[in-house]
Amino acid sequence: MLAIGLMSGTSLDGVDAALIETDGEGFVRPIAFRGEPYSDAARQQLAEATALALTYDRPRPSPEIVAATELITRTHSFAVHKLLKQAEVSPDQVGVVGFHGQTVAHRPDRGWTWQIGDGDALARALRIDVVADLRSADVAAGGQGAPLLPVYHRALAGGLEQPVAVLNLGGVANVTFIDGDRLVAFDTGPANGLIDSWVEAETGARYDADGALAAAGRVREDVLAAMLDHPYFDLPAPKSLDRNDFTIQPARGLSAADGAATLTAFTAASVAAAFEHLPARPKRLLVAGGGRHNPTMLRMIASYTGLTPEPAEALGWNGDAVEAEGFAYMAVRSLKGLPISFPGTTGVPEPLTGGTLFKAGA
Ligand SMILES: Nc1ncnc2c1ncn2[C@@H]1O[C@H](COP(=O)(O)OP(=O)(O)OP(=O)(O)O)[C@@H](O)[C@H]1O
Ligand SMILES: CC(=O)N[C@H]1[C@@H]2OC[C@@H](O2)[C@@H](O)[C@@H]1O[C@H](C)C(=O)O
Repeated sequence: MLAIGLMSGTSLDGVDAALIETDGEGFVRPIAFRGEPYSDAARQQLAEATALALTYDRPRPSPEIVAATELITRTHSFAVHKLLKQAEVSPDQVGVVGFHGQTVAHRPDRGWTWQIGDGDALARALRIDVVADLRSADVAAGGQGAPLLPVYHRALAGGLEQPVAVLNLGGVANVTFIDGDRLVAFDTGPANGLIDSWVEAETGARYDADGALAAAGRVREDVLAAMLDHPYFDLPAPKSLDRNDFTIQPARGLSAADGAATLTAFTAASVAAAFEHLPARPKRLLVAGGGRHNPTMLRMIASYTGLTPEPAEALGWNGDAVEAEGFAYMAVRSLKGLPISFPGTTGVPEPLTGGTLFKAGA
């Protein structure tokens, strides 16, 4: 079946849209991908909605959240139109859209995780069935609701010599350990989220392009040690994070370059700490997500883990597309009633399917 996956990640950089052909099991063929960046105004609006949502004790449709939800639905609809045009595919050829939405707050400890986006409106606008709300069933069953990508990582990495690890370096980082059918996965800590916030505050740039600022700085070991002295890193898996569980506060007062270096080292050291919680040392470490474009981050990950991070492209994958492809794959699994989360990935008691189906209608 042809399926589209849509992801708007914690970096708030834009909508990723991927078209794949898949059976939701062992067969996956990526066909097309595009990233549709948000305007500065849209990014600002989403950042404000996210900050507001974090203050709520449970999801509720305040006017700001309703407006942000409309923005998400509209931008995702636009991204699908562009993707279909690029791929020269018509909507009636596509079986399903997997719509992640935008996480505005992630509170599995309180029994909820919140991704905004209107699946029903998107299905009607696109005239394609949509599977949305992919995390809630897992949280309702006692899971973390994240990470969900491991099931797709397993499909991609199935043929490789095992065990193998896949590291996703987005706003937050998550790792998947694959050894045959065995999956162990969790969020390792921040990836680019803190660095982006730091660089924006210090220089006005959106991110540390190619890790140049971090490369020019010195890692402040005292600050790094203080940041690593956090109970999250000792917790056994499963575990997951909200983008705002860590802040740049400990780096305040450092020069722009030293702060960038120290926060980049924090990402790398927290990835290394995560490896302590894996069942075995993986033979390969494959890296997807925006952080793989940052050579300083990759160099530090190599130094802290002793493994050589290989960009997803080493296997012919598109490392920018893996997340969106993964949600297309999960949507197909959802239609088939197949599990998308597992005891080893989210801590859910039994393998569980997820997502809510919104029919395109007549
Ligand atoms: N050339 C580059 N140099 C350094 N960093 C980069 C580069 N390109 C992208 N990035 C980083 O990657 C980030 C985006 O990564 P990605 O799109 O994987 O995150 P996301 O999907 O929003 O997050 P998450 O996976 O947590 O949901 C940017 O915010 C930036 O920090
Ligand atoms: C709640 C939420 O949206 N979490 C994201 C976030 O971004 C990375 C990490 O934290 C991961 O747990 C998850 O996304 C990926 C796509 C996942 O579910 O696998």
